Amino acid sequence: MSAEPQIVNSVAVLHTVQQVRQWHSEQKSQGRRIGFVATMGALHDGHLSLVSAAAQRSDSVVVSIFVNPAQFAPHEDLDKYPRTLDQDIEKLKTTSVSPEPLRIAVFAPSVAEMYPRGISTHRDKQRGTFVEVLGLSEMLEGGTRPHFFRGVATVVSKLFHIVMPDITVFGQKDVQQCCVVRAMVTDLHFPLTLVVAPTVRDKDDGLALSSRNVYLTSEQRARAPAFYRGMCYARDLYNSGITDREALIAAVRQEAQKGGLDIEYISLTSPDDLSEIQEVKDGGAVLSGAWRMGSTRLIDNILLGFGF
Ligand SMILES: Nc1ncnc2c1ncn2[C@@H]1O[C@H](COP(=O)(O)OP(=O)(O)OP(=O)(O)O)[C@@H](O)[C@H]1O
Ligand SMILES: CC(C)(CO)[C@@H](O)C(=O)[O-]
Ligand code: BAL
Repeated sequence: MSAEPQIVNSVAVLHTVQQVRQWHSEQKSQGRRIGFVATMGALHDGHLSLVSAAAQRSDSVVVSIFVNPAQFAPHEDLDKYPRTLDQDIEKLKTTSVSPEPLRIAVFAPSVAEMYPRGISTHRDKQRGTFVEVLGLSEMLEGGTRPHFFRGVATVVSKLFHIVMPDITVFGQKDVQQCCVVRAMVTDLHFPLTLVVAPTVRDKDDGLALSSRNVYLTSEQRARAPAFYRGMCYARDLYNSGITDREALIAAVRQEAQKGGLDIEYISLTSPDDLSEIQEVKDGGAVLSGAWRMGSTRLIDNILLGFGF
């Protein structure tokens, strides 16, 4: 018989903006620094690594769990996106993410709490205040998901206003999202430090952990790591002195095709403005891509010659 998991962290579960404000002033009255991790739930070890990175830099950590309608198009998976709040809370209570037990507040608001005037996934029906980061949102992920970064920037700016963190941690797995949020923090003068944490991967085959991996059949799951394998070959080429776009992208494409992946894009971009580049120069590059497996769409990236 297996033992009950031990409670290691104290977790407060908050649902309203008012409750977060109250919690925030209690933490601040104790002189505590607040860390923040934004998620859509269905927590996995990638999310927990962000909580751990936040814990290293703060005294109390807010984890938001909110499946944000504004970043989904009407044809996307808003309705079927995994929602596992009870298990997520349990995971946060029982997983040791820092040397000391951690003080965590889960912020799990309703859609009405976050969007008091309502929110439609149809852009022409949307009313109210939205945030757009022009110049970084239209390409790559934004090419396929034109609504996406407007939805992300809008909800993340709401969350920053509500949580008022000192530091926040985002995952490199969503690298364009990191660039968009970084620009928004600068442009809107959010008084916080943004940290980008590395991608956590399956320890056996390197597939990036992602909440959407649960959609994969076992046959798809077995083929999915081919994209990362291709990126590792590209990294080997880069480390041996090859900096040419075509060669690096071809390495990824070849391996991904061997795995039978339906590639949507493979891209080599400048880390500064995400513009496509022909060669990796001193500033380094982001090698990224997206592929489909049935109705599931996955993304991944590696950094060449630079770090966040
Ligand atoms: N494997 C991972 N390693 C590190 N951070 C991750 C990983 N997966 C997601 N994150 C980060 O966790 C935060 C919340 O992401 P989200 O809840 O969308 O999870 P996800 O697994 O990326 O889900 P999805 O399948 O919807 O893309 C983001 O900052 C994201 O970059
Ligand atoms: C940052 C985020 C939680 C905003 O909804 C989402 O885009 C995600 O999970 O990466
Ligand atoms: N991690 C990105 C969230 C999304 O695809 O909606």
